[in-house]
Amino acid sequence: MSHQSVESAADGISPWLTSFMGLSSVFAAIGMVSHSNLGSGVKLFVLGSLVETGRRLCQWLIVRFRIQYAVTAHFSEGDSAYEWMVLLVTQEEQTQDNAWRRSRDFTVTATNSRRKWAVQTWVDPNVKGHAEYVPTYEHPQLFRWRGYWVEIRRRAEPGSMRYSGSGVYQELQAMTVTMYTLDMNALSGLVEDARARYVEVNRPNVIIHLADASNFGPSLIWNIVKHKVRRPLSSIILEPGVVDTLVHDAQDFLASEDWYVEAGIPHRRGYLLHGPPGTGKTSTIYALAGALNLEIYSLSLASSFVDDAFLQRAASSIPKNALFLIEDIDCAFASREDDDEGDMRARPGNAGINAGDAARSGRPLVSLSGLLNVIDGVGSEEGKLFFATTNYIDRLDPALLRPGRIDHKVAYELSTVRQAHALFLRFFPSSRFPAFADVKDIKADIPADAPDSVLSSEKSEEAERRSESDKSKSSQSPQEFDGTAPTPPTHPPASAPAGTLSALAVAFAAAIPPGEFSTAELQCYLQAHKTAPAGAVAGACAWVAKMRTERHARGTGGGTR
Ligand SMILES: Nc1ncnc2c1ncn2[C@@H]1O[C@H](COP(=O)(O)OP(=O)(O)OP(=O)(O)O)[C@@H](O)[C@H]1O
Repeated sequence: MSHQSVESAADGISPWLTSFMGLSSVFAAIGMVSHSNLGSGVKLFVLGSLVETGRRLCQWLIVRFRIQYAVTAHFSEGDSAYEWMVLLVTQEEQTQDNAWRRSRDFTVTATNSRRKWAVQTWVDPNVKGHAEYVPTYEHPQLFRWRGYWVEIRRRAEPGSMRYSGSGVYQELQAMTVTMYTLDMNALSGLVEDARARYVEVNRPNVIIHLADASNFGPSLIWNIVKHKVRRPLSSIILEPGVVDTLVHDAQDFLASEDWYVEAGIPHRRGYLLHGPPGTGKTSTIYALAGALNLEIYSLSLASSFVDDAFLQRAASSIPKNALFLIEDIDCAFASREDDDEGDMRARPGNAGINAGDAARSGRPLVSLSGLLNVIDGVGSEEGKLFFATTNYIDRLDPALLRPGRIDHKVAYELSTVRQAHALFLRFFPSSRFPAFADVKDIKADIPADAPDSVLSSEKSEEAERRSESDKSKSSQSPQEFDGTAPTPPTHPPASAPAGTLSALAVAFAAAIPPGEFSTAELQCYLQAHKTAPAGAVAGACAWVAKMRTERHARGTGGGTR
């Protein structure tokens, strides 16, 4: 509960009591003035005074009662605990007949997240809603939770605003939860229950927090929350062992906090995934976070609002056991050529650059020392997995890459024969294409640890020859490209029945020159043929030729770099 303070408190009186106070005073005053009969006026005055005294007594008693018998906690929008509580309240209000359903005043917005402070049962339950109905009033609401009375109140957080798109800023919300109990543990029970529900509801998702500087407020760095459907690790197609090694390493790190403490080693671990665009770096991180139940806090150093101070604040507000991701970490710094031109910004020890100059030149505002400080300096937080991605590892300063900062590097490559083969089978599973299924699906699932020879033995001589010639073409520079297309696969491999998915997968892999296209590019091609596996194979060579011609025209080499 980082942003909510807990206190025994009496924060105000019930609204009806306030109204009543006003009325009783007015009532007494009118009596004094308007009645010519002084005796009646005195009586009314005495009556009014009694009412007022009674009101104050009630107020005092409520205050005393709250101090004695209530525990109050405050939650601020922008903090994860606020999200947990929103979900709990929403679920409770759906199961209990409480006052939220009686609200007649809502802010209605198109559904843009899975989080709802909404009254779904208030609308016709048979109608699938596409909007969120957020009660606008701020009166306290009561509900029962495990036998405790819990009062919830929402209010706008003064002085903090959130950018909600289309040029609109909204005041941030804060929530006050009061539990009528003497038991302090009840509050932590409530918060833990809220968290458990949040984890459960989001089990099919990976939660990604994005930093945003268009918000301003004390806790407003990671205010944009996205939910992505969790991706199985098995859907990441890399060379055998790469994903497993990464997962085991991260699991081991998370499970050995005590060991780190005893050994006097800071409990943090840094990973760098590097390689051409579209080879699966980000996908691996998302799948890994899903498998390990970690929330991702993702930041791009290229964002115009990210400077050393912002980076420091952002890193220090990430909770423990989360995954801190910096994408395209090379974007933080000027290239070496820029350095040569006199930019000393990216050198260790440089505390930063002139922010105004940098902003004017449209260049990033983060210094290397600022970044190093966040990764392993005094500003670094422990208990976190730090991930960085880059397309250009050679542009990174060696200081950034040293162990302790980056402990584990994974190189991503343009698609190999094996990856093209596996991708094809992922796109065309025999369950969806029974007409193409093998009698016995022997080769549809080549074991991950099988040597490449298993796959290559499946290739026809023709495919083998073509693959070799394509390989040599792929190493040509774009200028050397002669414009010829690879030869299309003419017959299926000997050991797989012709026309089966196994045979088609091998033929497809043979048609794709290894090390020339990213998995993303192959994925894009296969998507266009997602209902026609044989068509995908038949068109593969023409596609390769087209891509080469396009690259030649653009003057770029392999991949999408
Ligand atoms: N190795 C892979 N396995 C499975 N899917 C992949 C792989 N590589 C790329 N893809 C697919 O390609 C798309 C882009 O992948 P991703 O964003 O992970 O690449 P990246 O290496 O992070 O690229 P960039 O460097 O541009 O950020 C995703 O839809 C992903 O599903």
